[in-house]
Amino acid sequence: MERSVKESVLKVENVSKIFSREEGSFGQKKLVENHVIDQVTFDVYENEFLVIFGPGQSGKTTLLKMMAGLEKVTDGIIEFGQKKISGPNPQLGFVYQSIALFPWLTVMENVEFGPKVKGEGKVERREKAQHYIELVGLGGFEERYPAQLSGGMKQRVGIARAYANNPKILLMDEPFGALDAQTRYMMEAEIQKIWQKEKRTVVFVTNNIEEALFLADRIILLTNCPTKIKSEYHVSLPHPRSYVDKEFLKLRQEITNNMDRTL
Ligand SMILES: Nc1ncnc2c1ncn2[C@@H]1O[C@H](COP(=O)(O)OP(=O)(O)OP(=O)(O)O)[C@@H](O)[C@H]1O
Repeated sequence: MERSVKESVLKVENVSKIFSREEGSFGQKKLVENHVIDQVTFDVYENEFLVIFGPGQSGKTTLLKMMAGLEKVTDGIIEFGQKKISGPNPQLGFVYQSIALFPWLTVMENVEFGPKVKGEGKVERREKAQHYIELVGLGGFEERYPAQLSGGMKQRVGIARAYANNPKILLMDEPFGALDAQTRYMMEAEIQKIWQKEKRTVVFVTNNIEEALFLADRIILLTNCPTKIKSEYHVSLPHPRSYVDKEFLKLRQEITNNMDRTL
């Protein structure tokens, strides 16, 4: 039988992060350090749905931002395509919790913004934007403005916009964290469907265990700060998953028991 070898697309090697700031008044200044990430090492594999899960304030966003080149590492190295990440890279698409859509642009214009900046022709970028607008279920809403959309719809536009930039990896920072519970469930199902239809490498940060288990191929569980990797879980439950499936609940319990508590 042929063995499938997983291809690593991004490497995090011995990465640490310390935030430092000066405190005190003139003459009595001292350096205060906050050691957030402590020698974390892992690979991200092509087309996997990797979830980074951990307690609140465990440095998940900081880790994701370093992977996107939006935050500098203090120590260690992050490599993408065998090159050290030293700044933002259009191949690494970042999706924020509060999607910052351009309020003066329509859904279509928001989604085609990236390709337009890259210099793609009008016909080509419109076709591409239309494809992703339909992929996220917003066909018919192309001419709406962000103010005319619900929270869930705005997130869909954000996802379509990230896809339209054609990144190699989508880095999602709690993209559904600001949504109400019902919309959040719907968006979790939706992002899975989108990912099944158009596979991309996704790194998804959450502090919601149900969300992590619903979505992930693999979960990296972080400890409290200074953060290390506590465990790694391969989740092979078939999709679409059920939050009340016996195996789902068993794994949920196992991970919860293994998780550090926050105050
Ligand atoms: N720019 C910054 N300057 C100083 N400290 C920071 C900065 N960004 C984050 N931190 C600190 O790093 C720690 C981890 O924050 P981070 O937002 O990465 O955690 P998180 O796990 O994503 O949190 P949450 O689950 O609550 O969203 C916190 O103590 C935070 O105060």
